[in-house]
This record gives sequence, C-alpha cells and structure tokens, in this order.
Amino acid sequence: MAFVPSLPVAHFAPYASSHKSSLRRALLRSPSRRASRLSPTVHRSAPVQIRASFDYDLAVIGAGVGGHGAALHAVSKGLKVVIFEAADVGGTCVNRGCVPSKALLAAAGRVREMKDADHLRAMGISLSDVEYDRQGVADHATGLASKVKSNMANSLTSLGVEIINARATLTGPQSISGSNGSTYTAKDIILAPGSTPFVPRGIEIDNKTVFTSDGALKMEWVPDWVAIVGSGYIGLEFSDVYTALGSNVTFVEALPNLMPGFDPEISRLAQRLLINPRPIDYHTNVFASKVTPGIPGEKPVVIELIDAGSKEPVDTLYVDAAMIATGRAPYTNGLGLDSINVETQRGFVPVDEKMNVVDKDGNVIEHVYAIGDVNGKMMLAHAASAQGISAVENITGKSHVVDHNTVPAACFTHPEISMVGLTEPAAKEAAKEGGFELGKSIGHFRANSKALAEGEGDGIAKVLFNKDNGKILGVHIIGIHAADLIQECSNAMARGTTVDELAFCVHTHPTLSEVIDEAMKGAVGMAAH
Ligand SMILES: Cc1cc2nc3c(=O)[nH]c(=O)nc-3n(C[C@H](O)[C@H](O)[C@H](O)COP(=O)(O)OP(=O)(O)OC[C@H]3O[C@@H](n4cnc5c(N)ncnc54)[C@H](O)[C@@H]3O)c2cc1C
Ligand SMILES: NC(=O)c1ccc[n+]([C@@H]2O[C@H](COP(=O)([O-])OP(=O)(O)OC[C@H]3O[C@@H](n4cnc5c(N)ncnc54)[C@H](O)[C@@H]3O)[C@@H](O)[C@H]2O)c1
Repeated sequence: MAFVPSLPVAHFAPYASSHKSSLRRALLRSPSRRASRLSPTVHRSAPVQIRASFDYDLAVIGAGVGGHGAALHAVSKGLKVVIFEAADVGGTCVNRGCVPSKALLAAAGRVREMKDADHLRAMGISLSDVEYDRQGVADHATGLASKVKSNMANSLTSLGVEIINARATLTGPQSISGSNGSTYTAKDIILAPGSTPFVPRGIEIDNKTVFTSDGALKMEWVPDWVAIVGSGYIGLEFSDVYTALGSNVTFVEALPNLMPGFDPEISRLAQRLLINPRPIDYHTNVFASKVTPGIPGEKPVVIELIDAGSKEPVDTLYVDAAMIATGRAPYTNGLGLDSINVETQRGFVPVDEKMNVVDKDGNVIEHVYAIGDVNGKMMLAHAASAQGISAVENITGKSHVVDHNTVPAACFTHPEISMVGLTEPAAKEAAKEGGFELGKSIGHFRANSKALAEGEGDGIAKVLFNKDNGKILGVHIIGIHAADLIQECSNAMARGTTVDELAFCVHTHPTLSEVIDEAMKGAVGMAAH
C-alpha cells in the first residue's frame, strides 16, 4: 500500500469587509485575490470530436497539490493518467509554501515559548539560555519539504500515474507538446500550473536582502530588522517566525488596517496578541513604491513609501532586509492558452463552477479544466486539491461543484487564526439582503480548562448564524490550535448542521473543542426555532 502523505484535500472567509474605498476595490482586483467574481456568462458549446483513442484518459499539467489530488482521484476511478511537472513534484505548497513554512513556524514557535520566562514560570519551569541554530532550523524546513516531495512522487508512481518531467504546452483541447520534444494526446486535460509570488513594480528582488517567500523559506540569515511588505497570510506567518528568532519587524500595508483579509474583530484581536506585544511596528495606507536592495552589514535596503490615496511620498525606511508578501500571481507562461482560444482574466484562467475552462467568447471548452491557484477561486492548498477531485468527478460523469463557502482557512501564527464562511460585515450584509436576523455568539479560551492548563487563555471563537433557522454563516477563531478547531465548524456548515444540533453534540472534556461548544450553546438561546 503506497504511503500517501498527509496532503490537503479542501478556505477562506471571503475577503469581503466593510471597506468600500476605491483602493480596496483596486486591491481586490490584484492577482492573488479570489477571482470567484469571475463568473463569465457560460455557454456549453458542441463537444469536441473525440478521437477513437488517446494516449491517456487524463493529462494533468502541474504536479502541485492540486494536480496530485486530481491524479490520485482519477486513478481511483480507473483512468490512465499522466502528470507533467516542469520543476518539483509537490509544487508551491510542498517545496516553497505550506510545508517548509509550517516547519519554520514549528521551530520558531518552540523558541518563542522557551524564551517566554513568565509563561514557563507560571508552570513551575525555568530555563537558562535558549539558543537556536539558524542552519538547523533551515534544514528542518528543507528536509521536511524534500521528504514530503519524495513521498508525493512515490504515491503517484506506485499507483500507476506516469510522471513526465517536462514543461507542457497545450496545442489543442486534447493535445499537448512537451519541452522534451514529444507530443501527447489525452481525452481530458486538467491545468494545474499554480502561481508565483507577485512583486509590485518598483521593487527589485536580489534574493539576498530583498526577497519573497521563496527566498525567506531558505532562512539564509535572520536579519536584525526586516520590513515585511504586505500583512496577509504570508506576511503575518513570517512576522511570527522572524520575531521569535530575534528580528524586529516593520509592516508596510497598503490598506488602512493590518491583516485586512480577516474578519475585522479578529484582526483587532490579532493586533493585540500578535503585533502589539512583539517588536513590530507598522505603516498602513502606504505602498512601497520603490525598494532598493542593500548589502548585508554594509548598506541598508531602502524602501520608499507613498500614500496609498494621494501617491505622495510619505517616508523612507532603511532596514536590513525586505520581504515582499503582496500576494501571488497565476502562472500561465507557456501554457498554450491561445491554442484553445482562452484569454486570462487579471491573469487567472476563467472556469465555470465545474472547473471547466471558459473561452474568450464565453463557451465552455469541453475536456479542459483548470484547478488550484491558477483559477484564483481560492488560493489554498486544500482548495486546489478539492477542485482537482471535483474536476475528476465531472470528467467521470458525476456532476460535482465545490462549495467554496465552507472551505476553511488558517494562519499558523502563535496563537493561530482560522475561519470559514462569511466575515461579520459580509454576514450583516447577507442578513440585510436575505431579510433574516443575524446571531453572534462567542466562546472564550480564557474559560477553557485545557487552554488554561497550557497557559494559553487568549482568544475567542465567534460563530455567526441565521437566528431564524440556526444555520451557521461563518466561524472565526483566534487562539491555540484554532487551525484544528475550525474543521468541526466547516463540516457543520457543509452539512447544514444548525447551532443547536452542534450544541447537542458532546464534546470531550477537557479539550479546546469546548470553546466551540460554548459558542454553540450560547447561540442556542438566541436561535428562534
Ligand atoms: C509561503 C506560503 C505558505 C503557504 N501556506 C499555506 C498553508 O499553510 N495552507 C494552505 O492551504 N495554503 C498555503 N499556501 C498556498 C498553497 O501553497 C497554494 O494554494 C497551493 O500550492 C496551490 O496548489 P496548485 O496545485 O494550484 O499549484 P502549485 O503548488 O503552484 O503547483 C503547480 C505546479 O505546476 C508546475 N507547472 C506550472 N506550469 C507548468 C507547465 N506548463 N508544465 C508542467 N508543469 C508546470 C509548477 O512547476 C508547479 O510545480 C502557501 C503558499 C505560500 C507561498
Ligand atoms: N496559512 C495559509 O493558508 C497560507 C499561508 C501563506 C499563504 N497562503 C496563500 O498564499 C496567498 C498569498 O499570500 P500573501 O500573504 O502574499 O497574500 P494576501 O493576499 O494574503 O496578502 C497580501 C497583502 O499585501 C497587501 N499589499 C498588496 N500590495 C501591496 C503593496 N504594493 N504595498 C503594501 N501592501 C500591499 C494587501 O493589502 C494584503 O494585505 C494567499 O492568497 C493565501 O491564500 C496561505
């Protein structure tokens, strides 16, 4: 039995918030934002003539988590599958994303905890010196990435998926040419080419003093002072790593508030827990218009800041390093989209709800699907994989649509943040439009025995629900192990479980899950049914 590594199979509170400025709208249009607004008027065109035989039933372009999930699911359906990978099996998540970043966060989290003398003293522990070996921490991340990468490749080959190490270019809806000089045909094709870091104009990456997450994950040095441009997922997780390892951090954020993608109440609490007590300062409502690399120990990195509204210069920062975390751009270079009459929308490949690619005239292209970061619906590993599985379901004749509203997301800071469904401003709008009353109930980590035993009583779990029928609209958690706690809420939303049904589910004592239990029980008295 092949070992299939634990890899994502399922996002995100919508980026909706109450901000309505033109700046916000402009940013929501930036490449890494969700493109679920890409809802082209779709016409189903006459199916392409299917040739008598093809080299493969399914060809997948890109062996990231999306392509991997699709390929494994296709094999389980009895399809003959080939997967093309131009670089590393595992793609962004395994090699330059989720996996190494979580390894760094795990190591840095332990350093933070062991350096927190008050926290340890409260449990009767004292430690003298806490030291870390930078190279050792870096090796933990690269070692894990390479292990998961090889597990992933093995899981593909052992189940009979052919891996072709070549760049693939579409030459038509059912044909591909490889950078290895060969051509291939497949009855169906799934595009899963992922994304790369988006670097705004004026920023020069030298991969030494100015870098994106690709460079930061190598952890070649720990700068004394690092500016992080962008306070989204990547910026926040890296601020956690850097401050634990001893750096001072300055955030540069274009929107008026830090962490603008999260529910505003959670962002405010995150500011109290993750920003204010740490050596972090910030500039909001500003763009980094020009970033010039420096020389470590000799010349600082120079960051010119302009006002996000007026575009007037406001400040200049001189720091040791700058990490650019301003979103990700879909990667469609050399994919051959012209051959199937497809025009990207803000860089993303347009798809319908079944992940079928839509051409520039609004026609669905039979046999061609696009999943994962490249369609911009939800730039998360588990969403990519879920979309891949969904595409295969549709290919094999079972109509399937991913419910993105119930896909959870988490930010792996200490403590963690997690979410599913609507943010509170979006839920208020939904209640107004739908003519129902919005309920809100909160569970507290400070009232939870397990959290207190761990000395981790900070945080809340907030449930937003429809008071008329008890259905959950969104859940937002900040607190220890929030990333694991959200799953129960996501499953409940996906199954239409109500707050009172969940409140009657028995939660183990003493566990953190009782924070959710408290929030659900609190909701019951408010729900009107
Ligand atoms: C620092 C960081 C941390 C992250 N942490 C998390 C996290 O904790 N949780 C989470 O859910 N998400 C996380 N993400 C996001 C996650 O990594 C992506 O959503 C996910 O990797 C998208 O998967 P994908 O399969 O669509 O594309 P990718 O993983 O980008 O894979 C695409 C693959 O296709 C290959 N390719 C491209 N074009 C071609 C071609 N023409 N021919 C052949 N091969 C091609 C590429 O080489 C690549 O290997 C993180 C991202 C980053 C950058
Ligand atoms: N734990 C996770 O699930 C996880 C972790 C890392 C990354 N990711 C995924 O990777 C993707 C990319 O992450 P990210 O943090 O780069 O993007 P993001 O979209 O989460 O955040 C980007 C931030 O940069 C700001 N910004 C954009 N342009 C700017 C500029 N010129 N100057 C200053 N600020 C600017 C935006 O307002 C935003 O706050 C996300 O879509 C996320 O889904 C997920």
